[in-house]
Amino acid sequence: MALLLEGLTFLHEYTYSWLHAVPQKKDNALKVGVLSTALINIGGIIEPCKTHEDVILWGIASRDAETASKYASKHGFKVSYGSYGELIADPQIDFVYISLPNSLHFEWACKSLKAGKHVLLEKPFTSNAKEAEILVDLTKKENKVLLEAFHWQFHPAAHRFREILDSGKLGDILKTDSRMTSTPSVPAGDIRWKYELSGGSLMDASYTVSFTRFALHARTPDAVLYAKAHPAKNDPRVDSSMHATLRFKGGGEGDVYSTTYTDLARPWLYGIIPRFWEFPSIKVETEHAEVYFYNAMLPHLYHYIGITDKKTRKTRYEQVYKGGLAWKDRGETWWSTYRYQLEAFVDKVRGREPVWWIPGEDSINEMKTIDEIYTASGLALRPTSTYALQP
Ligand SMILES: NC(=O)C1=CN([C@@H]2O[C@H](COP(=O)(O)OP(=O)(O)OC[C@H]3O[C@@H](n4cnc5c(N)ncnc54)[C@H](OP(=O)(O)O)[C@@H]3O)[C@@H](O)[C@H]2O)C=CC1
Ligand SMILES: O=C1OC[C@@H](O)[C@H](O)[C@H]1O
Repeated sequence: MALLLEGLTFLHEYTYSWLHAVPQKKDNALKVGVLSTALINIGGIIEPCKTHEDVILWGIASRDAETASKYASKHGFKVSYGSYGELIADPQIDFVYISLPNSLHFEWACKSLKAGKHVLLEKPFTSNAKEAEILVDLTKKENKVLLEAFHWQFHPAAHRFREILDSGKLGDILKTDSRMTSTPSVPAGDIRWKYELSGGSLMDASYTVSFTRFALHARTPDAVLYAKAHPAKNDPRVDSSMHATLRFKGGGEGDVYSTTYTDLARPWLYGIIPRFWEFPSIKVETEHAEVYFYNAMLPHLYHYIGITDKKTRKTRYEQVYKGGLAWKDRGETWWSTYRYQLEAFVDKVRGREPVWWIPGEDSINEMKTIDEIYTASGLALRPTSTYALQP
């Protein structure tokens, strides 16, 4: 499902950036360099840049010079590089977008920061919490901007979802349940199936942990009560799926029980029907209502927030594509989560207060939660980069 959603996002963004491309960029627009020719680049950075007057697609780096050069011509980058090191050494580049496999996030974020670049880093932040802590420390030392690209949190629908929960009108939160599954399954050979690249369903669909922690304003769970990994066929260290139950401190007196389910190869219904309707979502049960945020991951394509009164069983629906508490009159209904994210990132780099932000401490807590689930499931943590162990 998630792959299909990504495809639709490319189409959505392509159409809207064609309609709304900025013909004239600012004179001193920020120059972005992209590390890798990953699939996510088009939706995650290339299209959003086209409609931002303060960002220029500058450099693309690949492990292979010819791949980089062809990619540059196809997508409109000014310069291409045959290695990631050459790109971060380019003094013209202001910030880098890192879309490398998870295991390389830490190393290349560190190197980029040390080279004086701001960093927009794909999720999950790092391979584990140890790397996350070192990276956040380094960011402070280098006095640069670093953001984990949890784009969904920048969309006005996410802000409205939390506003509804925070209003107090629905009572305390009792339970949450979030899921993200791939159906059809992630193809064999994909980076997500490889332990040495810090793959696994929980790492890839870490949105489930992010949705939960966001809804609860939570740092880390008090306990992981249950975690069951289904091992991948080709490597038992990789979780093809993961079910977990976490206990968090609630806003009121009681505890909140949260379940998460991630799956890279969700079995088809009756073995014949892919579960296309299973968009990454979160359900929250409060004292008086059930709140369902459907397609919390890519709400720009389609989403709803359903609020069902527990007594009457009546449901009202909300959809928000623009504005809201945080963005107010900024943004456009057609902006994707990635476009909202870029707006906030550029604000931060320019020294303006972004309307929404994910602080480094939050990314550390996200990784701590992931580590705790892996540990409870009996699987090893994703491997720490040898770069972290260097003096
Ligand atoms: N925010 C979002 O919505 C999404 C985020 N992501 C995240 O983005 C990252 C990239 O995912 P995705 O786009 O699927 O990645 P891809 O598999 O499409 O691309 C990864 C790129 O990394 C480079 N690379 C460097 N070393 C390796 C290696 N050992 N094996 C494979 N590739 C390598 C390659 O680029 P080259 O050959 O040019 O050097 C490759 O194209 C992940 O961290 C993922 O979690 C992914 C999808 C959506
Ligand atoms: O972050 C992501 O979002 C979209 C999915 O297709 C993908 O598996 C995941 O990496």
